[in-house]
Amino acid sequence: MKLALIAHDGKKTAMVALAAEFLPLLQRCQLMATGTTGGRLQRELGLQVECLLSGPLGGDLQIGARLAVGEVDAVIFLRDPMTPQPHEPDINALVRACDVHDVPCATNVSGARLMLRAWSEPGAV
Ligand SMILES: O=C(CO)COP(=O)(O)O
Repeated sequence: MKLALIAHDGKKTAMVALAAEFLPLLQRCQLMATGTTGGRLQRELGLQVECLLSGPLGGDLQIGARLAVGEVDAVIFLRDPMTPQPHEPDINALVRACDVHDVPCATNVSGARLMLRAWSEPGAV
């Protein structure tokens, strides 16, 4: 399972907590993340994560490009709906790419939990 993990600053602690909750599953996945999110997951949970560029510097677009060629199976993107982002067009492009290519994309913790629980079933990943 190739999983992309992305969180805006206001959601990074929630992302780390979510990843801790599903640690055994995530340890079996091939993980990629935008730079700062990935750094926290590596440092705080010891996960192996391929860190791409930070979101505002093009990380969302890198994940979108990989997704478009079949290199991403699912995305967890914890967006902060209360804070304007300078790279809003990149964020929209990534979510659009998920819809274009029918790649599952959870944009909040509850949706992400449903996704990760389904993949925690024996034989799912
Ligand atoms: O801005 C982001 C996603 O749009 C996240 O990027 P970072 O993980 O580098 O903070």
